[in-house]
Amino acid sequence: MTDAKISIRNLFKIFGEAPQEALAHAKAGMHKAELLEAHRHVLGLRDINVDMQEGEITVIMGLSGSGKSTLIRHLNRLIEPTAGKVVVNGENILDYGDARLRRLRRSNMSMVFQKFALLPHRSVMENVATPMIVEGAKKNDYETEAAKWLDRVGLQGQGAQYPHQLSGGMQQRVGIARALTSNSDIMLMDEAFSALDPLIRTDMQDLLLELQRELRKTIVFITHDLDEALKLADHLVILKDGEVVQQGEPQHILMHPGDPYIVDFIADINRARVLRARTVMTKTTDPVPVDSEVSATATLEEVITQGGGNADLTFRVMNRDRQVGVLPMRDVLAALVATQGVERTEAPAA
Ligand SMILES: Nc1ncnc2c1ncn2[C@@H]1O[C@H](COP(=O)(O)OP(=O)(O)OP(=O)(O)O)[C@@H](O)[C@H]1O
Repeated sequence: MTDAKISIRNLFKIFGEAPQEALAHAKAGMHKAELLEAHRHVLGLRDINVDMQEGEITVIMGLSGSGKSTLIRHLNRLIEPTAGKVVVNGENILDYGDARLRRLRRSNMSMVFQKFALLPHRSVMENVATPMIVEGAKKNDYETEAAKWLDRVGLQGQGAQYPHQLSGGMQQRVGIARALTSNSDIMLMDEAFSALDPLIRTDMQDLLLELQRELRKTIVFITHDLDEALKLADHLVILKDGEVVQQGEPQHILMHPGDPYIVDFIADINRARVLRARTVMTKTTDPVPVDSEVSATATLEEVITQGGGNADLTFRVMNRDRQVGVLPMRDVLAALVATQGVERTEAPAA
């Protein structure tokens, strides 16, 4: 057993009339298309093993139908697995009875939904306070707490409004404030920003990262958007047809895609904006002659800008006041071209 906050172990979910029979085929190695074709069962998830660490954002990413919603719904048992375990805080939640499960959903986990799921006839303040109202808190207490979180998500003074009076971005701020009022240490976010306009979406991602620096929640975030995943994830899990194709630190996945599917998936991203100096540098604390210094967290775009177009420079890479590596510009340039390590699914045009 690991000491992860959430551990998913050998999780299978099969939809259909006789899932246990189909399970035997999936365990024997059958994949989604074959299982549907030969046995008329839908493989939702196949042998998922993921550890989600306390205080980190784990992003589950995949295309439509890859199993993201099915996976997140297992974490609070809105869906029962066909086989496997979901361990939260060291306990297998599949062993829970109704009362303990209710407590898990109310106290340990909060959810933020794509469609906000606000109560239309309640004020913004009451919506934010809902988790405390359900617990029987006194008006004074829940209003103080709700006002605190409304301030924190940038909605100070909006408590008396009703949801329909707010823009989509503001409504989702209410959704986040409500999740924070529950004081749960796990937040499940299912495509939480997918319904928002691009600029508002970026603002919400920034807000989430800012809150997270302070609150260190364990966040499980579902998205089908690679840029969003790369921006938010400490740990990135990529699903395809109900299976984990690759998981790890996003920067590592970008540098070492483990599967042709991932190579194709990441082919079009702007590597200069996403890759960071610490990922591409050569680790060393030895003093070496360099031309300039960059921060370990600088993006390659920032490094190139700082170098003013000079391809012969070498940088000292700094974490606070300490040297952690060196970075020659030629390594920066090499990293801008996607890794060739894995065969592509299609041969490039001649
Ligand atoms: N209740 C159900 N009955 C039968 N099949 C289901 C059921 N729920 C999900 N599935 C199937 O399981 C697979 C995974 O679906 P899921 O909704 O988890 O994907 P997703 O990655 O969340 O997709 P989207 O981004 O479109 O929401 C799909 O093939 C879907 O058709």
